[in-house]
Amino acid sequence: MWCSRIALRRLQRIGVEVSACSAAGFQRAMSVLPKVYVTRQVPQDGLDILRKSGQVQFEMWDSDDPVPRNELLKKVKGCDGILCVLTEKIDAELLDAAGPNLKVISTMSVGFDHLSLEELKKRKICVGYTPDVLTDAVAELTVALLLTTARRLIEATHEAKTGGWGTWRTQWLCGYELANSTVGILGLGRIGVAIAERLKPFKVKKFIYTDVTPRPELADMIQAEYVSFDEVAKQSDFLAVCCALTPETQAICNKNLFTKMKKNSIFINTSRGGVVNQEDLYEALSTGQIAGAGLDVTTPEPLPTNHPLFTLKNCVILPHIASASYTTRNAMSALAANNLLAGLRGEPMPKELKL
Ligand SMILES: O=C(O)[C@H](O)CO
Repeated sequence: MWCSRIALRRLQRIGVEVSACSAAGFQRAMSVLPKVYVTRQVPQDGLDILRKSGQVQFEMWDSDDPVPRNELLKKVKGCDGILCVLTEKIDAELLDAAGPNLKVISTMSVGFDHLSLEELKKRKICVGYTPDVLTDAVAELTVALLLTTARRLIEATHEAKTGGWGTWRTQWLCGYELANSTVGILGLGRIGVAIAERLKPFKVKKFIYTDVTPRPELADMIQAEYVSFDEVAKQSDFLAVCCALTPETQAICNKNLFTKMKKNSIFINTSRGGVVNQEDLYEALSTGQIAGAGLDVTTPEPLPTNHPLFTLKNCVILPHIASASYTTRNAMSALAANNLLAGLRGEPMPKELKL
């Protein structure tokens, strides 16, 4: 349990009777502060904000590994707020375990597919999330993954290290270049725009995108043309998936998409593994329907090391690290803390998810 003298001063300011010298008084004072459970050891900036606020008493699962579900269900009991990460399923079972005091869920993620939005809405629980602060980091990683996959960098370093590098050869380890290419974006949002902005200097010829409806204000920023789902599949040399995982986008990248894609195309996914049918992707990669895939996200996570996708040279798999820069993770932690505190004060959150 983290307590603080700042909390004490704040209580005294708001008129709660406490004696600064008495431990019992301090304990009594703390017990009137909203109770928060933090489900993971989150980066320092967020913790500092919670501590210095003096606005909450919080307990944290002090580990970089997920809290076991049983422990989580016990710890949330009676909480007013929960600060979680994307590995915690926030569903009816958890909300029931927390009980009627729960007012705020603040997730340290832009993705919200781990939250049962309907349940949260029904119970009038506010939800905070962390868009924008991770856009640069995710876009950078997406570009890195795209180049790594298209120019076969993992295969190349392996060959260099293991004696496969016999001599310079004219066709050996050839890949695909961005110059004069068409880049497709599946689900145009802030991250898709940021990826396109970074790819433009590589002399991409054309950006196209598909979404439920055209998004002209975003598309204008990167001169992207709105096309149908089928056209984005047919025309793209590089297809970057940037949509949120929702019931509508579940497994949307399947046989239907891969069979329409060009044989020399590269598929990149830094959104959520659930948008891809992995059996169909394996089929497309192993039969040469598409040239390669770069995945930062899979189903499940971690992907078991004996998964067939790991056997393919033309599939680059990263362990969900798109937002993993020190700056971004701290910014996400700080925003999650500020969302939580604002929600508990009954004020608009800096980044509230509209339910
Ligand atoms: O949803 C998110 O925030 C990202 O997937 C984390 O990198």
